[in-house]
Amino acid sequence: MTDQIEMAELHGQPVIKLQTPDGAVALISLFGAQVLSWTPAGGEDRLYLSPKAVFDGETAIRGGVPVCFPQFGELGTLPKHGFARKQRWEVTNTRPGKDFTLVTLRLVDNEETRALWPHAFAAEMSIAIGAGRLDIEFEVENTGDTPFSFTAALHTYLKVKEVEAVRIEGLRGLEYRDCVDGNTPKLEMNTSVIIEEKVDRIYHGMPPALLVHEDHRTLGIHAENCPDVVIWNPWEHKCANLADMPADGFRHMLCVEAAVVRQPVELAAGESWWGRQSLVAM
Ligand SMILES: O=P(O)(O)OC[C@H]1O[C@H](O)[C@H](O)[C@@H](O)[C@@H]1O
Repeated sequence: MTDQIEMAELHGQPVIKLQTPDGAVALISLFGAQVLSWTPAGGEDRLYLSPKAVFDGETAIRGGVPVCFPQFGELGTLPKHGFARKQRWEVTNTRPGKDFTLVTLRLVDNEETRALWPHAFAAEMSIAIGAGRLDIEFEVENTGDTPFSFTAALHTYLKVKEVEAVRIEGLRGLEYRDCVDGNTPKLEMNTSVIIEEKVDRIYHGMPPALLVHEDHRTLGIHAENCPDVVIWNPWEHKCANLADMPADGFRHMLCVEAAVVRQPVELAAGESWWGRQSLVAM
């Protein structure tokens, strides 16, 4: 490990801390290969981590960037959002650069994953920070001799000052499935999407960039190979029913998730797939 990359603990769980020479910092939990915190150089943390998140090495951690794999949500027979967010990943590579710092974590099938999903795979999560950006690349390889398919998401919890003051730009013209309205297909007509009630939508055809505006700052979100984008805020009632969220937590978070959901990824033996989400502080 170096000055830019060190092992640490957060609430008793092992995390890896990345820093860049100009002062950007990220914390990544080995449990779930989950980015828990990302502070661009000279800025504030841009990821929401619930103050009531559970750190017991078994429960999914509420906040940061959980990975949903090999199933998004309840769109299949596996536990919700699959198992990758509840597995311990191994650090396989670290790279400190002049203006970036990178770590790669790896998860391969094991007895527990095979009991749920009978496939041989190797997954890699590469997380890099630069002065004002966070890049997360998720790669999956079929290491077995039969094909499999999966859905996935980088379930990013953005930290916002007040969710009702947020405007999301870039979704206009996209079809979406409205999960709070019986999965009805709809068309986004708004140039700026605002959040003032429970929202759970899967938009299809992720544009090259989304902008999340707040009064005092903007975040750019760029995804590659992730054709869907999920927007989620539980709002007051659902939030009150989430044991690992404070009652007003929904006001300070917004999930914008780079996803591959409508059309599952099909991988033949030996094939691999990757998807990436980049956040750029503006
Ligand atoms: O509570 P979790 O299992 O982490 O899921 C949290 C949320 O994830 C996604 O955004 C889904 O679209 C929501 O329907 C779900 O409630």
